[in-house]
Amino acid sequence: MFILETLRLYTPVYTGFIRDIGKEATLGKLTGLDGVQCHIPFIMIHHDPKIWGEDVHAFKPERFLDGIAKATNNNPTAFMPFGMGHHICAGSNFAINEAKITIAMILQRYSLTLSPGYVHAPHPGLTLRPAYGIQIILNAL
Ligand code: HEM
Repeated sequence: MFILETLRLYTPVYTGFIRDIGKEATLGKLTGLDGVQCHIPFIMIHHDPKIWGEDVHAFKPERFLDGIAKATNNNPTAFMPFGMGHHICAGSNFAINEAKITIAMILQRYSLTLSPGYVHAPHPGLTLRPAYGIQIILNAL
């Protein structure tokens, strides 16, 4: 839940992806023509209150308590930190498992406190990242 909420609120590939529309296609009220490119901005979808609720900008891991369908108001494809379709990230399971193992190893050894000097400043570089890093004080358990 913690990792999913982090991927939602601070979507690393915030720009999303661009897909060529190969032939005329209709999606709801939208019609895409052959040759047109379609941009799917992940971070805007991940920050849409119509999908996530009015608390969309809050970090609430518990919104994933009953799964992605419930968290997205029955729009599970609205959660796409790893993309969607044929080119969905090949390393998504690896990345999530790596994060789980790393966090578990750290928490077995240390308690964490955010440094008073930390400034919250997500920065849209190639991927979304903290502009000034994340200063954390580690206390050995
Ligand atoms: C938090 C970590 C990661 C995020 C957020 C992420 C996100 C993404 C996204 C958004 C795409 C584009 C998907 C699309 O076009 O539909 C992608 C593609 C890809 N990712 Fe990742 N990725 C992550 C980690 C990794 C890791 C660890 C690997 C390999 C070990 C990996 C390998 C790939 C590959 C090979 C593709 C291209 C898939 C294709 O075009 O068929 N990714 N990733």
